[in-house]
Amino acid sequence: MSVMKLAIAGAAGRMGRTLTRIVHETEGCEVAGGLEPPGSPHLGADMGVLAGIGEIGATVGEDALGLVSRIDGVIDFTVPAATVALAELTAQARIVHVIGTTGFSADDEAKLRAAARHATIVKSGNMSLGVNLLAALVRKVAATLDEDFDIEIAEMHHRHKVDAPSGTALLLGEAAAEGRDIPLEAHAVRTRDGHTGPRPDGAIGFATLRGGSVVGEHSVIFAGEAERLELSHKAESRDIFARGAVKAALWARGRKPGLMSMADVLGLADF
Ligand SMILES: NC(=O)C1=CN([C@@H]2O[C@H](COP(=O)(O)OP(=O)(O)OC[C@H]3O[C@@H](n4cnc5c(N)ncnc54)[C@H](OP(=O)(O)O)[C@@H]3O)[C@@H](O)[C@H]2O)C=CC1
Ligand SMILES: O=C(O)C1=N[C@H](C(=O)O)C[C@H](O)C1
Repeated sequence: MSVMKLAIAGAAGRMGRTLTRIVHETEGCEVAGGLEPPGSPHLGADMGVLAGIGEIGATVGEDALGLVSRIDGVIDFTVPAATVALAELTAQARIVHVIGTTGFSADDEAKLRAAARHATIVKSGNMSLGVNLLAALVRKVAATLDEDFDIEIAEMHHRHKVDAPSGTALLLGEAAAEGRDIPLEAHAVRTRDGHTGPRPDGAIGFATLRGGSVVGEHSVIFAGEAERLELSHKAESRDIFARGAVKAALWARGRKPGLMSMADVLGLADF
């Protein structure tokens, strides 16, 4: 098969720069161009220079429509509004769209599901192998322990992160809720402040920490009477997310349109 031409949306961002380097060094794919919003100071820049690997001859642009017509797929770690707009274009072009962006509203999620009728979308709040394995373990533990064990999810990220709880925390919350066979929306306690009253039975709680340069840390705590089980993942580099996203793009190539997850890519859906 020919080399997969991949564009990177959010090419000048923390993940975008990491993705340029990982795509460039991965066999079977190449960096075909990048996207940043109109007015970005990075428009026209060589993506390799931004990524710290020297010139690669692929540049950052703002013309998403023109770009999708000449690529096989796009890897997108941007902001929800940009991802939803780009999904309309990847649907029109019927190409692969790997979505790492987090912080979507319910309305955004519905639009992405609609786009997935024509685009081949792989979307996950965390593209790393470790977190997706952790989610599978959380589902099993939540199914095994009854409601006497309270579930709390704690996360810490760098000071620049703009959404909370993190996409990963929500993914882990979904896994816990699936294990308990309950809807997460009805049981999630996303913030606590003031006189909250006692913890509701069956709640899945979230705690958010932000500071410094932390790449991403998550713990799922099962707290029972006189014993506590904690399952944790610590990301030490953004490379793990970028490698997962590239794996997803290569996996999705040639597949039918639909909305898939990293668990599908990694074969963990029935774990
Ligand atoms: N699923 C996963 O495994 C992971 C997900 N993430 C998620 O990825 C997203 C990005 O994270 P991070 O790289 O740290 O954030 P950054 O802010 O560093 O990067 C986002 C980039 O997207 C750009 N952007 C904004 N709007 C558009 C647009 N319309 N078109 C093209 N580019 C646009 C921004 O430009 P500007 O700054 O000029 O607005 C910025 O360069 C977040 O939602 C984060 O939670 C992060 C790591 C792993
Ligand atoms: O914004 C980040 O940095 C990260 N975002 C993702 C999330 O919201 O969970 C994944 C990772 O933890 C890093």
